[in-house]
Amino acid sequence: MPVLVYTENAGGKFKKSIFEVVSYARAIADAQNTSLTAISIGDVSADELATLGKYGADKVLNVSNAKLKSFINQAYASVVAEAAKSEDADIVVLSNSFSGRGLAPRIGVKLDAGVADGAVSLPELSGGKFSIKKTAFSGKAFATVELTSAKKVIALTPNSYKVVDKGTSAKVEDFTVDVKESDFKAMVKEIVQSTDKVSLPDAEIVVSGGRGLKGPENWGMVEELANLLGGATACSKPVSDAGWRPHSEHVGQTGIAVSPNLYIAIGISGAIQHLAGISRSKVIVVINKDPEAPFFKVADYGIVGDAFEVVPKLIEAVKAYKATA
Ligand SMILES: Cc1cc2nc3c(=O)[nH]c(=O)nc-3n(C[C@H](O)[C@H](O)[C@H](O)COP(=O)(O)OP(=O)(O)OC[C@H]3O[C@@H](n4cnc5c(N)ncnc54)[C@H](O)[C@@H]3O)c2cc1C
Repeated sequence: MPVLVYTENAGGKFKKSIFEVVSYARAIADAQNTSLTAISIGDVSADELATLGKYGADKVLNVSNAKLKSFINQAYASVVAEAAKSEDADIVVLSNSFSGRGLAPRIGVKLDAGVADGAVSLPELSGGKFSIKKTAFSGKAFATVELTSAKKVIALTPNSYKVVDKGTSAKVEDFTVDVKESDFKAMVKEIVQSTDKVSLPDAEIVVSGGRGLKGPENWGMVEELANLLGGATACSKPVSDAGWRPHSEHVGQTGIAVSPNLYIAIGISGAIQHLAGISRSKVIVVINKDPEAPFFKVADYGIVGDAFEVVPKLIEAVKAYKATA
């Protein structure tokens, strides 16, 4: 019984988080001594589909259907569940991305499966038990859950598992499913892209500002640093509440949870509600003029200083580094 991994695409391309999830699903398949089938929905080129083989997929099911051009939770969940049934897969793996968070419970219902969303480690298999570590309480804690059902759905938190290039290849097959009208209770009519900047949930580098920046007129240096590093900008809740920045940039318990390789917090105190959204960051750099700021307790690197002096110097240093690199 193969493991099935759902591989979402963005504009026909797979992101790094998908290569992570395929690598992770491969490791699960190896532990179960079975094969790995990937499923892709939408317009993705044969070359792009074939890249999934590099990370361990043995086979890729390609679903290309005009009705599935836009992401619809119910319809996509039905397709993935049908693929799981047709492949006789007991374990379905997907990314705990924005769409993955909507899909995992729906697939769970369709397969009568236990769901571990926000998984951060490989399952532990001992004494016939299948346990998995996952985030809990909006990212403020970790929980270990045991999936006792025969079928299992696992949604992997981005940046929790490394990409493993196996150098292998996959065969690509078309997979046709009869999509039911009842799965289209809500239809996407139009998508207007509000920005062409790096999307925050997917960003590998995030430069974030808090109330310490005093006002929206001071965000130029935050944006400049983010652009130089190829990252996204973010902010604390009071900043977006005050209208200094859009709500789409608000990170934390009531905002977006990010999991970048590098999170730079400028003039943010580090309240627990903010930390809930950034705890999956690999490296945290904090710039704050108050040495007692709680954020320093979770920082990998801390700079005690005035953001208006430190950030311009950081920008110059990055520019100088890039000029020589
Ligand atoms: C139910 C609930 C949910 C919440 N959800 C969220 C959430 O999702 N996300 C979130 O962010 N907050 C959330 N909050 C709010 C949270 O509790 C904090 O109030 C908020 O995170 C503080 O934002 P801040 O750090 O930008 O501002 P402040 O707490 O005002 O901190 C500003 C920091 O900037 C530093 N500073 C000032 N001037 C400078 C300077 N020149 N250079 C360097 N540093 C400077 C100060 O030392 C201070 O540490 C929530 C609160 C509640 C009650």
